[in-house]
Amino acid sequence: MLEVRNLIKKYGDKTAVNDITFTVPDGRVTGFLGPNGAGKSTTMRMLVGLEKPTNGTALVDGQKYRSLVSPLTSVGALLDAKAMHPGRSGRAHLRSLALTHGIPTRRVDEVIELTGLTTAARKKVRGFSLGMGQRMGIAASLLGDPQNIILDEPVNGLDPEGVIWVRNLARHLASKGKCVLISSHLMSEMSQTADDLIVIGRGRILANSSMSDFLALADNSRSLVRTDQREVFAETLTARSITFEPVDTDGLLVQAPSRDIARLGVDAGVLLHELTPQIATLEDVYMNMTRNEVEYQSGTFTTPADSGAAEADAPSPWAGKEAKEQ
Ligand SMILES: Nc1ncnc2c1ncn2[C@@H]1O[C@H](COP(=O)(O)OP(=O)(O)OP(=O)(O)O)[C@@H](O)[C@H]1O
Repeated sequence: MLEVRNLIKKYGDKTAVNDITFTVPDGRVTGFLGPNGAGKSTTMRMLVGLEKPTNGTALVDGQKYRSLVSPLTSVGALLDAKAMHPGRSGRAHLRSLALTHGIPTRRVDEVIELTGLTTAARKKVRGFSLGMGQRMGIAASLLGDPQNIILDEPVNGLDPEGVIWVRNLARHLASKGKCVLISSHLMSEMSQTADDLIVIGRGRILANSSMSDFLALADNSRSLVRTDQREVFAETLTARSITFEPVDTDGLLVQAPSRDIARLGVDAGVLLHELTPQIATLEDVYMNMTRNEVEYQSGTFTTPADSGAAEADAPSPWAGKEAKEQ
C-alpha cells in the first residue's frame, strides 16, 4: 500500500505538490492523472525517496522509503527509463542492480522474459529504441518482485502491442494482490487499465474515486441528432428553450432525453435520420475537470471557417443556444 499524507513539495516559490492526501490500495490498479506539470512525477519521486517532502509524509507499506529494510522488494518504480549506463547491455544493467540488492541472477532472466526483451537485452543500452528503454525500465522496477509498483508514463513510446502488454501486466500484478500506481496521459488506455483514479491539477487533488464513480460524473444527457431539416428542427428546439449546438453540416447536439427529441421530431414533422445518446468517455470527464488546471495551455488552430467573419454569417437558428447560455 502506498500513502501520502498532507504532502507538500516546494521548489523555491513554486509549489509543485500542494497538501495532498491519498491511499493507493493493494490488489488494484490506480491511475494517476493530471495535466503536464500537475505534480504527478514529483509525488512519485517522493514516494521512493528521490525528493524530500517540504512537509507531510510519503509512505510505502506504512514506512518512509529510507526506513525500508529491502527497498527493491517493497517498491519498484519506473520513473526515468533513460537512467541507464549507455555502454552496458540491458542484461548487464539489470544484473548490476540485482547484485547490489542481493537478488538472484535467475530473477534477471525472468524479468527479461516477462518484458519481452530476450533478444534486445544483449544489446548496448545506447542502441535501445524508446520502447525498448521503457520495457527495460519496467523490467528493473519488477526485479525485486515488489509489493508496490509505481510506473510513471509506462506506455510512453510503446507500440500498440506494448501498450496492451503494459495493460495486461498491470492487471496481472493487481490480481496477485500488488499495489499498482500508474500515471498516463492516454485516457482511453487508462479507462481500460485502472480500477481507481486519482486526478491532480496544480498540485492539488481534484478527484479520488473508483473508475465507475468518476465516470458517473459524466454529462450523459445529450444526444446527437442528424436531419436534412436542421434549421427547422433548431427552431423547434429554440421555441421549447432546449439547448443545442450545431455539429458538422447536418447534426445537432441536443441537451434533452432522446425519447423527448424523437417525439419533437414527430410533432414538428421533421425526419431525424440519426438519434444517438452521447455516452461521455473518461477523456470527456477528465477534460471537463481539468479545464482550468492546465499549466501549459495549448494554442488553438483556426481555419477561415472558424473566424469571426464566418460566425457573423452563421444561420440564425443557433441563437437558441446562445440565448440560453447568456
Ligand atoms: N527539480 C525541480 N525544480 C523546480 N521545479 C520543478 C522541479 N521538478 C518539478 N518541478 C515543477 O513542479 C511542477 C510539477 O512537476 P511534475 O514533473 O511533478 O509534473 P507532472 O504532473 O509529472 O507533469 P508531466 O505530466 O508533464 O510529467 C512543474 O511545474 C515542474 O516544472
